[in-house]
Amino acid sequence: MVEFDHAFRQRLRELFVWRRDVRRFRTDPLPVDAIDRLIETACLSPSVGLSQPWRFVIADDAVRRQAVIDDFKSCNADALNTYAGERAARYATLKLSGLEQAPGHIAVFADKASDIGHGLGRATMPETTEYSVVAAITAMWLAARAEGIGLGWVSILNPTRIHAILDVPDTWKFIAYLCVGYPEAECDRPELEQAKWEHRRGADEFTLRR
Ligand SMILES: Cc1cc2c(cc1C)N(C[C@H](O)[C@H](O)[C@H](O)COP(=O)(O)O)c1[nH]c(=O)[nH]c(=O)c1N2
Repeated sequence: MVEFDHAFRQRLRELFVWRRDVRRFRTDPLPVDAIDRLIETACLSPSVGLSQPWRFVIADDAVRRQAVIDDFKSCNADALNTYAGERAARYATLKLSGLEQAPGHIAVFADKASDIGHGLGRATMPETTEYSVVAAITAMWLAARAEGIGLGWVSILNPTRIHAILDVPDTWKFIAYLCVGYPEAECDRPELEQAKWEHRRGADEFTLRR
């Protein structure tokens, strides 16, 4: 039986504490096999009915990447317009993607039409397909950090546009666009906390007992 000792659990806890959403990347390339390795680890994640609905699109093409960057700029400008006053001023200072610097771009989709898993667990809750994909992204996030690689989730994008830019099947639902690369710096606090946008709250705020 595989056992994990106290020292391992402490290190694992540190991995959780030091995992960050990274927006500031160094531009030096990742090892050639890094992205494949992260995807391989992500595929060990739990999924409803063992459906493995995650679909990864490694975006290397410069034209497609630029189109994603342009979409981000447009969506981010729209997002800024939804705020007013001091909140808008603060939003304008935030760096909310590392798309232009990150050496790796991975779009992640959920295949809503796949037969894998034979529908188990999805009948009453079809959204468990998307939940499974998010579980895989979380695993990838932690696995990346364990090898010193940063990952940044970008959702300030138009899913329909991303679909067209990457030319993927209609049955795939866009879940996430991930920037991957070496972070400029490490930190144990979220960047949005450092920027005074929001602060991390403790578990007691989110836990009910019945
Ligand atoms: C579903 C989803 C979507 C997004 C994010 C996360 C998740 C889970 N996050 C990252 C988010 O801001 C970050 O996780 C929190 O601020 C907490 O920081 P740490 O991840 O702990 O560093 C994020 N960050 C960002 O700069 N631009 C974005 O578009 C998004 N979108």
